[in-house]
Amino acid sequence: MAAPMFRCFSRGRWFGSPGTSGVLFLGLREAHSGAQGLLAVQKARGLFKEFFPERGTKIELPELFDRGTGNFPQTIYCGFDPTADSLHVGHLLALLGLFHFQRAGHNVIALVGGATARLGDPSGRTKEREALGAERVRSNARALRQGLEAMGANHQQLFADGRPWGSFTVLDNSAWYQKQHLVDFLSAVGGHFRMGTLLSRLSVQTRLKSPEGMSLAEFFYQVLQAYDFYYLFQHYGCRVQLGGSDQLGNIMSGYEFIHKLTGEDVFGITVPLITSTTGAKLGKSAGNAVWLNRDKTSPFELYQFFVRQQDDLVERYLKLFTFLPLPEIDHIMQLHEKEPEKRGPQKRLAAEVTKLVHGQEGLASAKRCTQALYHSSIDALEVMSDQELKELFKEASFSELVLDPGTSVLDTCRKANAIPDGPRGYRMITEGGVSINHRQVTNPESVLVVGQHILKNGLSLLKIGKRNFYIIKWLQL
Ligand SMILES: Nc1ncnc2c1ncn2[C@@H]1O[C@H](COP(=O)(O)OP(=O)(O)OP(=O)(O)O)[C@@H](O)[C@H]1O
Ligand SMILES: N[C@@H](Cc1ccc(O)cc1)C(=O)O
Repeated sequence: MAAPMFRCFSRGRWFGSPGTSGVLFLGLREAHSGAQGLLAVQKARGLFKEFFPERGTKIELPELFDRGTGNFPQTIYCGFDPTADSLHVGHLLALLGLFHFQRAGHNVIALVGGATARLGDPSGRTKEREALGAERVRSNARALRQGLEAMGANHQQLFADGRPWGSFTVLDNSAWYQKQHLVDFLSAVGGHFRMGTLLSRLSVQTRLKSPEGMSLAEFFYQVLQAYDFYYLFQHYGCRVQLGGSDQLGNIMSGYEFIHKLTGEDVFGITVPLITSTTGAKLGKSAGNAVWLNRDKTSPFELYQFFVRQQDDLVERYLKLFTFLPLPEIDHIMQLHEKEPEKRGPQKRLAAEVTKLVHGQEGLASAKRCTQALYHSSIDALEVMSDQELKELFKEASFSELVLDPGTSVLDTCRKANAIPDGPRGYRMITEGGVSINHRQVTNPESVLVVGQHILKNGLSLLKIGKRNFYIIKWLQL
């Protein structure tokens, strides 16, 4: 096997790096002068971070995606382990990477790791993952598959404008491991891996040095991921694996395995890791995941997550998380400089992502909830579905109350536990701190009126101060 070159290129300089080897850091355009198109564009957007290996023995990475070279179309894959019952915003970036290839006419595969999730990837982790039972992994895998297929369909239906794109396929690696006999697998595959190389991976080194060490199952993980790449290469002609930058070691194992067995060139591309404001990787392990499954994070919450992004991040996120062309993003940012209070880029970012993840109806729902909660829209509140109301209730506290004759504003606030007992609570109303259905109520003794304080759908929205919302559902109206 010809060894890949183990150097890093950045802004025209080479860096040798002992732990990671042979990685080309976004210097692709310079390194392959004249390389244009998809990789250069995604490099400019900041979506593609590292490329591995720097050079193939027979073919160079940029040539793979060139319509003129006879290599067209390619197949590219990215794996997602079902260690939870939903994808999260961090995964979205890798998925967007796949979608960009699909838009350029290539075929893409989103691989659910129904088998790999049972072992748990040690990459980027200081502790072993909690072991998941077979049934839990199966049901998580079903949920992930549904989420991926729904996003693939939204992408095709809402963003394609009738353009012919490559295919989007969802597979599960349990399909090929289910049929594998352990001894056959070890004897056929195990002999091609060298212990020294496997042990040298950063993920392995980190875990071996940790107090609890590393289990054989975790250690074996990279072999399965390498075999997946080989399987997809053999059966689907897949030459490129995409993943977060924590996946580089596993991708290298795949490269080495395939190259050794077939002499063919395959490649890895990584996307940057999305972090929270504290610098922690956004995801389930850090406990800060923003989920893509509606039951866990509603379209409204997802929308608000992006609306809340700070000015210094929003341009980067527009480039990473949307398909908007760069000149359009520049234009949006220019308008923003003139009217920053409108939060135009944040709203556009939120709308584009919500549409991709939850479809047109999810976006409409996110906007309705935003209108109802933050923009005093009674019309929006009155037409909300039960599901939307439940999603809103996650943001606001919810009470079901019986409407006794003569129920006053004060009674309502007290029963909903929205104001303190005694004169302080009373004063909060008289001093103008309370509104019902977005209208200020200053008389604590006023009796509730249906149609004004109580909406057609039997709801009242109580607001205390600027941000504390209480939703009341009146029973026996
Ligand atoms: N915050 C993130 N930013 C960019 N890519 C991410 C992020 N989180 C996960 N990914 C990528 O998504 C793919 C699937 O990851 P996986 O399902 O294993 O999640 P994970 O890395 O285990 O997340 P977690 O650490 O939250 O458990 C990988 O390529 C991974 O690198
Ligand atoms: N190891 C990846 C998921 C994955 C699973 C199987 C693969 O073949 C590829 C990627 C992760 O944990 O993020």
